[in-house]
Amino acid sequence: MSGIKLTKVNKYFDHNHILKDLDLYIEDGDFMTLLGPSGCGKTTTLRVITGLENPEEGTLSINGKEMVNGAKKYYAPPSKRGLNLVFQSYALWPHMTVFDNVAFGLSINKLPKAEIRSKVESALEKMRIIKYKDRYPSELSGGQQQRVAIARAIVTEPKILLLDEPLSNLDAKLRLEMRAELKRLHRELKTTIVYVTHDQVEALTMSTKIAVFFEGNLVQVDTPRNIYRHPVDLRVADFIGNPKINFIDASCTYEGGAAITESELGRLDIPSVRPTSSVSNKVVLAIYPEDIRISAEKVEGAIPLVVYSVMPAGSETLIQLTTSPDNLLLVKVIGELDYPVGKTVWVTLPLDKINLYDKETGRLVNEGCSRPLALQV
Ligand SMILES: Nc1ncnc2c1ncn2[C@@H]1O[C@H](COP(=O)(O)OP(=O)(O)OP(=O)(O)O)[C@@H](O)[C@H]1O
Repeated sequence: MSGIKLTKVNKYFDHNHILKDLDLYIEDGDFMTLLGPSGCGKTTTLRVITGLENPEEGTLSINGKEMVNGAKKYYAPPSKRGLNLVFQSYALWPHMTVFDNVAFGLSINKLPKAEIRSKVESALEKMRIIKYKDRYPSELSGGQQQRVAIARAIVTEPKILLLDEPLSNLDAKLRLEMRAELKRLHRELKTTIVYVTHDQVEALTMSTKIAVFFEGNLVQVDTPRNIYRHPVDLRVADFIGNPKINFIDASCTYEGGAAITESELGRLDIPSVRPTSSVSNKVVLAIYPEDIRISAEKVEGAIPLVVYSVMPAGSETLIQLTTSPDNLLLVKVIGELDYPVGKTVWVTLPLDKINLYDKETGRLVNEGCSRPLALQV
C-alpha cells in the first residue's frame, strides 16, 4: 500500500505520554496538514515519520515498507525513508549562493555537473527565484529565503515532503503569497506533503486533508470542508473558524428524529438528530457568524435581538447582538452595515447550518454530519 501509515503509535518523553495510540493514514498525493494548538504533538508526529524520534510502541510504514516497529525495536534510519524535511527556520548556508545552497544535496551525491545545473535551475524556476541564483542568503528577504529552503527540499525530487511551520517566520502578506505557492507546487509536483501548523486558516486553504490533534490525541481527520462544516467535537469547533463559531447552551428533548432545543434564542427544532442512549438533554448549539441572517425589518419567525456593537472590517462587518445579559451572538455580513447600538434587529438561524453537541461529552450529535475518516479520542 502506498502512502504513510501510522498504527497505534505511542510516544513518551520522560514519563509524559505525548502521542496516544495514533492511527493516521496519509494517502499518496495528499496534502495532509497536522493541525492543533501548541504542544499537542504535531511536530512529534512529523519527527516520528522522519525518524528523528523513535516511538516506543506502534508501527510506521511508508509506501508499503515497514520503517518502524516498536515491538521489535526496529527503526529505519532517516536517510532510508525517502523523505525531505523543511523546518520553520530555513538554515541556509550563509557563505553559499542560492544556487550552491540548492545544489548542495546533489553535489554530495556526486551527480554530473550538467545534471545538477539542470535540476537546480528547474527547482529555482518552480519556486520563481531563478533570478536570485547568484545572490547570498543575506541579500534576500525572509520570503525569498524560505523559497530557497523549499527549492533545496524539492530538488532531490522526494516522493514525500515534510514541512514544519515553514511560513511562521514570514509576515502576513508573504505568508499569504507562499500559501498560494505551496498549493501550486503540490498540484505541479504531485508530491505527498505533510505540513505542520497551528494556523487553521493555513490548514483550510492549502490542504486536501486535515488531521486535528488535541493533547496527543488525533481527534478528526477529514477534508477541510468537512472539518469546517462538521467539527466532531466542541474543541475542534472552538479551534476552527475566524471569527469563531457561536456556542449557545440549550436544553433539549428528542422527538421523531429531531432535537427540540430551548435556549435564550427560544425554541429551535434541529432536524436529522438521532440521539444515542448516552446523549444528555444539555446540549450546545453551534453556528458560524456568517451563517446567521440579519434584518433591520421584522421578519416572520425571526428572533428579535438588540445590537451591542458594530465592527466594520473593510469588506465585511461584524455585529455583536445581546442574547442575554452576559451572552453575545456574533454575526458576520459581507459589506458595510451600520446599525445603531441598542437597535432591535431580526435574526434567522438556518437550522441545517446548526451543529448540535452533547454538552457533557462534547461530541457532535447531528445525524449524518459527522463523517470522520479516522477517529481516536
Ligand atoms: N525532546 C523533548 N523532550 C521532552 N519533551 C518534549 C520533547 N519534544 C517535545 N516535547 C513535548 O511534547 C509535547 C508535544 O510537542 P510537539 O513539539 O510535538 O508539539 P506541537 O503540537 O508541534 O507544538 P508547537 O505548535 O508549539 O510546535 C509538548 O508538551 C513538548 O513540550
